[in-house]
Amino acid sequence: MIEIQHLSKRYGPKLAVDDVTFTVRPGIVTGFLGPNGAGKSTTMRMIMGLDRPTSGTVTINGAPYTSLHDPLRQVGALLEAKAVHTGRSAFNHLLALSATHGIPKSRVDEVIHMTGLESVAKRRVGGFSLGMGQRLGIAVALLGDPQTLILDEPVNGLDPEGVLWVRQLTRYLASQGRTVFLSSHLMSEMAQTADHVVVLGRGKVLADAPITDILSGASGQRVTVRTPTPDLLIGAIASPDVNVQQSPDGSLSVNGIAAQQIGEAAARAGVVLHELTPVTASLEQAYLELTQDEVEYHSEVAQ
Ligand SMILES: Nc1ncnc2c1ncn2[C@@H]1O[C@H](COP(=O)(O)OP(=O)(O)OP(=O)(O)O)[C@@H](O)[C@H]1O
Repeated sequence: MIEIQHLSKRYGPKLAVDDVTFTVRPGIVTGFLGPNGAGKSTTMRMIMGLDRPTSGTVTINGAPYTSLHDPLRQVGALLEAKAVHTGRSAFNHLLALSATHGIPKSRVDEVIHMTGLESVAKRRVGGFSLGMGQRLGIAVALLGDPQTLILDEPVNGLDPEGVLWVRQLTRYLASQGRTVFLSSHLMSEMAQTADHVVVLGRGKVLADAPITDILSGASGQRVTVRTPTPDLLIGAIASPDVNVQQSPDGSLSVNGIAAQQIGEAAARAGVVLHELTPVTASLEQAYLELTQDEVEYHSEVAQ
């Protein structure tokens, strides 16, 4: 369990993390989402005791990282791709880490196997691709068989097979009751991985909810309706809370009333319906709605 309370971090005039409070629970995958510059990495570095908070507290299983006994066995983290830039082989890098932390050599073989690095384990880490570097970073995070995993943009640089592998691995680790916290700036990546998401924008928590709640909260309630007599239907459902827009293809997009009530109103008015579909926002859309005012750098849109 990671508990973050009123956490802030200021870099000169820049408030990178602004009074952030949330809890990362065990047994589920928690996604940490936000546009570039939102403050995700800064928050993760503070969790790992690598940056000192300006104010607030962070604990892992009840204690700050720096006072954890045997931290590698309690928390595994991947914080920066290719942080390891060495002439050592992946195997020797893992072996050196295990030796200094009292971890048996057999665990090195295990994590090499888990991360699919067998064929390159004897190669110099300095020559690794971004994807191989990510796999090695994840191998390091897993080395101590930790209860808590913190992965900053773990699928960065991975091919589709690698992305799927991270998804399966993180879900498996969570199913074992571990605390799994991973960041991304892409909602689509989280859609099939995370159970719960914390969304950050300009250092502030914009949402902290199960992924299904984020979806249903987006765009209000919208229903697509097709009928040969749109005017009759609009009359039947008219109310100050209901907004209806007609698309060029003739379908109606209705906000502010549930599909069931539309169907009932149509039946009462004798209106024939050809389609009645509640529209769920895509995760990407939900995420954009949440963060649209909070991105640090907007792209220029060509007119
Ligand atoms: N060491 C630092 N000194 C000054 N400003 C910093 C420092 N580290 C981060 N920042 C600033 O703090 C803000 C948050 O950065 P952070 O890297 O935590 O965001 P992020 O959500 O991880 O984004 P990204 O996905 O781009 O890494 C940014 O505006 C960044 O420029």
